[in-house]
Amino acid sequence: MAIELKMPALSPTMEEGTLAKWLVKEGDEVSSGDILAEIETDKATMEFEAVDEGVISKILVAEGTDEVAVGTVIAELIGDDAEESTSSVTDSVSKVEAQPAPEPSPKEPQTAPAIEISRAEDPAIPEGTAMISITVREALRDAMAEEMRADDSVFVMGEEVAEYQGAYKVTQGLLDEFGSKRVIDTPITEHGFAGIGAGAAMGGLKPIVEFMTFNFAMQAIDHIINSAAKTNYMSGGQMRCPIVFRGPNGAAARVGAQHSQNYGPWYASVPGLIVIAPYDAADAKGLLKAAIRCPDPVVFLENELLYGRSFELPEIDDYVLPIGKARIMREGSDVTIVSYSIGVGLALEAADTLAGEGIDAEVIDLRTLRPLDTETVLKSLAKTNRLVVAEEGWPTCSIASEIMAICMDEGFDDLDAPVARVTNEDVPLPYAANLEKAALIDSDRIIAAAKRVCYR
Ligand SMILES: Cc1ncc(C[n+]2csc(CCOP(=O)(O)OP(=O)(O)O)c2C)c(N)n1
Repeated sequence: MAIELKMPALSPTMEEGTLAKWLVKEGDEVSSGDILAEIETDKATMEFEAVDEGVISKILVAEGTDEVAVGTVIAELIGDDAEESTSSVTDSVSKVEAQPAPEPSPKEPQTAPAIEISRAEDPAIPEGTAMISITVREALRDAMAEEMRADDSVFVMGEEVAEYQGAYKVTQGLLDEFGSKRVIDTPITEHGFAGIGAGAAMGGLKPIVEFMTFNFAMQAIDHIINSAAKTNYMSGGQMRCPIVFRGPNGAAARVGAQHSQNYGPWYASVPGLIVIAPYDAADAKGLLKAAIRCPDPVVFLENELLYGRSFELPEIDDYVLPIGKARIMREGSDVTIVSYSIGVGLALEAADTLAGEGIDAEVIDLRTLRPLDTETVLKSLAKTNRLVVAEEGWPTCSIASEIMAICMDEGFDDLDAPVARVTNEDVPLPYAANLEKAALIDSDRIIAAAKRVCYR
């Protein structure tokens, strides 16, 4: 089986290097530990060692080539089991890697081969494009179906995703169209199927793992944090783990403390993960498609209360959005309200009421929680000089706290008032309806915070 040799990351900050010299040629037999090439970075020249034994079958990047991005396939080695030739798994790996070299994200700490984040703008919507009304549930299903049609290495698994078509009916129609090999009902074993997913992704497939809710993903946390998130880093860019973990997150209605938690801040604190939490149907579709194509693990946080809501979606073939880009939902000049997921609806509601009282609020939907688009937030702060973060989650160590820290660090001179956090109460969510209401954020609290930072 052909083994791809990739440009290694020879230091934590290395993003590209020069392939200075090949010390082997096509046809050479190599053993583990043999020096294959010399790689130069701006800091040093280092030796690139063979990990496997076999015969160098192809040299794909000539010596003397500059600016070879970490992760680029530079040669191929036929291992001991050469007679098996290239398996379909390897084919899928090449498909995944055959993308253009990543633009390193200026926002991510450069501690490993850079996660591929597009800093591109949203796709332009040509004039005259029809808008269709679609629920978030349908948008998510369409995103999966389109990606499954386009790439047969994409498959979905989880509890009740096939026969029952999803506990929240997000996988409707997928079993009929793609069959039981690609739409797989699992037992109630989050640890088991998240592990199978992570392994499949490392082997070149592109699993979508649905958690019935992210509350149950706690059973699978080891595979998400210790396996999926670390693969790219611990292999020095030699292996990736293109998996999507998706499902509802946050409070629903009257489902109690164990089923009502926002894990956004938990996952967003983990290097190696990409964390997306869309609000409307267009973002759900465009970002899920991007997540499925992403070569690194994505935690995709949906919201049960949004599944049935309808939004406008531009009728564009292959609607894919950039990961890592916040969206200005409403322009304003007096105060910025930053939110994500279900909080965006509350922030927009608050902005409408504030407008009636002469306060012009700008509303930003973060969309991606890691990496955070701090640029969009800071630009808005520089314009309004006042900022509120609204988050349906606990206050302690929240995304709101992170945004506050960023505003202090990088936007201090633009602040005319302390940043305000509007979050749930710092308690496990009560079950009683009156207490549940008292513990969750609402637009009234956002309005009060916006007035406070405007000294009104
Ligand atoms: C770790 C975990 N995963 C998923 C769920 C969601 N869940 C609640 S009940 C249920 C089905 C249980 O089926 P079974 O064990 O056959 O018991 P039954 O309700 O049929 O008696 C599922 C998947 C959960 N509560 N906990």
